Amino acid sequence: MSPVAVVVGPPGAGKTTIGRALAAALGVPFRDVDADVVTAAGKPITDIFTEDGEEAFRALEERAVAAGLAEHAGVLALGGGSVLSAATRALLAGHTVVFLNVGLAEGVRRTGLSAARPLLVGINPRARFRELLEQRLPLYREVATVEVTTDDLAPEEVVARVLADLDRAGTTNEEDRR
Ligand SMILES: Nc1ncnc2c1ncn2[C@@H]1O[C@H](COP(=O)(O)OP(=O)(O)O)[C@@H](O)[C@H]1O
Ligand SMILES: O=C(O)C1=C[C@@H](OP(=O)(O)O)[C@@H](O)[C@H](O)C1
Ligand SMILES: [Mg+2]
Repeated sequence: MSPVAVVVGPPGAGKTTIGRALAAALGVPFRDVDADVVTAAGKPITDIFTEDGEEAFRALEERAVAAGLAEHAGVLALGGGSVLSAATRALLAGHTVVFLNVGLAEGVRRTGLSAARPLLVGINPRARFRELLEQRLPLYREVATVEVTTDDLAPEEVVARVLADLDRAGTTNEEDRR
């Protein structure tokens, strides 16, 4: 069993929002690695970062991604930093991976009001977001089979674009949906 589609991209790209809507459109279940990590740790992501550190979070995340890839037959949304793991990137080979992209200004705008992303809480979230994009863009592109830039699109337009691109790539036929 393997996901119909795996969704990657920076924070605020819409992995959770679009992933859930994409799953609904395809009639398959949705699963979010961040939620799996919270369940495994028994506490929110912010508490994992502050009490146990980022390294501990990344270890839980790596395990949750591997489990999701092995067990989940629907749409699987990863956390924004999942692709930092070389082991995870290797596991993604051969999967249908949708890279939802978002630029600096819109990414900061979408994540700005939330304190739920510990990496972006601090004196200069914009500089942090820029660094994060610079470091990760090549990694998202390394694993992606489809890329959609979401800055100027409403969520339903992003879903439509992803579905069209997946159809073009021949990856959402009936057999895959079963
Ligand atoms: N295409 C979009 N247009 C406008 N807002 C969006 C879009 N996609 C997501 N959002 C909003 O941005 C925020 C972050 O979305 P989320 O799905 O949590 O992103 P991610 O899981 O990639 O971090 C949410 O408030 C969501 O409603
Ligand atoms: O970019 C990151 O390193 C992170 C992104 C978050 O997920 P979203 O990308 O869904 O916000 C979450 O996994 C954690 O706060 C770390
Ligand atoms: Mg998310």
